[in-house]
Amino acid sequence: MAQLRPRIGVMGGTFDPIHHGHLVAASEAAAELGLDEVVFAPTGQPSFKQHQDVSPAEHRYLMTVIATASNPQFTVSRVDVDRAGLTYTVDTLRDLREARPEADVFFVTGADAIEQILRWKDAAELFTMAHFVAVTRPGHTMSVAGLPADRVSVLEIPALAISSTDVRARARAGKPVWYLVPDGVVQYIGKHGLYRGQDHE
Ligand SMILES: Nc1ncnc2c1ncn2[C@@H]1O[C@H](COP(=O)(O)OP(=O)(O)OP(=O)(O)O)[C@@H](O)[C@H]1O
Ligand SMILES: O=C(O)c1ccc[n+]([C@@H]2O[C@H](COP(=O)([O-])O)[C@@H](O)[C@H]2O)c1
Repeated sequence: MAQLRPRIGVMGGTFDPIHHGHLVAASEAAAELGLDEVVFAPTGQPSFKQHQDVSPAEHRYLMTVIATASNPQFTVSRVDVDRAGLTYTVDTLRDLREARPEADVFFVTGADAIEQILRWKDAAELFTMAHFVAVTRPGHTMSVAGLPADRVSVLEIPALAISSTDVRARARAGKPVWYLVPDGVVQYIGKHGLYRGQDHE
């Protein structure tokens, strides 16, 4: 009997910090597309966020591990954290496909990110490397015009109006971030004093 190819989701993000919007997006993509695993890939130096302060990659990586630890379908990859230089999705996908050549890859991205995808490095090649899953996000209009229809699926997910920007601003202002991010991430932010300083945005 022919062996089915594993279906792997990749959820790339700066995750500064990871929040429940990311986790719901990954969970819905896994359920709707029948994914066997979702690999979270925290960025090293995000190429589109060079103008802003981003927390050290190791903190973002560890918060992602904490947030995903209880879900047996979720894993976290260090490919982008460990690669020198700016993070580009073409490299993320190349590395993950090399590690899992037997898998079909689905890259999960929010409405705001998919809108910019034609400006990403080697954009045309990206669509040959993975199927893209564009998830809805409150405050952002979904537009996949101009993208290859057979390589992009739109997925409506429960609307969580949460952003990392808002979580950082709340933490900086001393407001609670409970229930916006997993409990372990709240504790991690407090333990390491993240987001107490300036956030240049
Ligand atoms: N609430 C959400 N609902 C759906 N998708 C989301 C949500 N938040 C983030 N995403 C998607 O998750 C991916 C990673 O997002 P990212 O780590 O940049 O979080 P963010 O909340 O957008 O951060 P920031 O506010 O710092 O820009 C992107 O594809 C983004 O569109
Ligand atoms: O490859 C690129 O040129 C590129 C440009 C901007 C963003 N991305 C990817 O999009 C994902 C979300 O990025 P961000 O900056 O919104 O956290 C993350 O996996 C990034 O590596 C990729």
